[in-house]
Amino acid sequence: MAKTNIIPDKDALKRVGAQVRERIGNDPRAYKVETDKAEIYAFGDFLTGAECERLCLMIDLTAKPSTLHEEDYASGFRTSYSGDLDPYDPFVMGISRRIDDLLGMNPVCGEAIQGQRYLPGQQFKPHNDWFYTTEKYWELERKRGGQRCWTAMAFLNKLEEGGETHFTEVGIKIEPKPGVLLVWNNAKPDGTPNMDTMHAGTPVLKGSKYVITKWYRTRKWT
Ligand SMILES: O=C(O)CCC(=O)C(=O)O
Ligand SMILES: [Fe+2]
Repeated sequence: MAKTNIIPDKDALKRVGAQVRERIGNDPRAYKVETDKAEIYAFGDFLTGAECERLCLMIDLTAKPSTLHEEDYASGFRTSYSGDLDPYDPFVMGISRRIDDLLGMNPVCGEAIQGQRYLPGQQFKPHNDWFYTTEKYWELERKRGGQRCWTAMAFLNKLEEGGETHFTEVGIKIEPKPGVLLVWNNAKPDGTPNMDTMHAGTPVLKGSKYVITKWYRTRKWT
């Protein structure tokens, strides 16, 4: 019997991809990045200046050296400071719900919002947000909601130089502008992982960079 290549959560990724695409596609506030390699959208003024400031303060209180499944902080792969914002804080809950609503995502699939701060020289090297299902950590993540489908990330401040979000395969660098929310589908319309969503937080050269990220799973996140 022929061995088929099984992509975990493929059907769910396809379904959620279509669902969110339809919702955002009908949203006049969405700006679609012009490329046929990946589905990337930007929403200007998603957060107010006051909300951005408040989130930056919260990040300063929670951020610790960032960790990754595959690499530790010392590897230099992700040198920012980061931390989950309190998911029961009413202000954070409100922001979280607004992102769910914008995407039309089931709130139970959303991970806790993560805050992140980069100081000069800090960066997040090119990576994909979805999980490599051949890695050991997948055993755990598979049971914690499965594969990541959409990512939502908001810029919270203006920095003097550097710190763009660089989609290396698409060939676009997005300059941080406070209040802008970036949204992208980590999968292709057929539900397979989209390698072309590879992205980096380029090194901050001057100033500091604050962002929040919310990753969505295909199933209930636990
Ligand atoms: O800071 C950035 O521009 C990218 C952040 C990122 O890739 C992530 O949070 O997954
Ligand atoms: Fe990322």
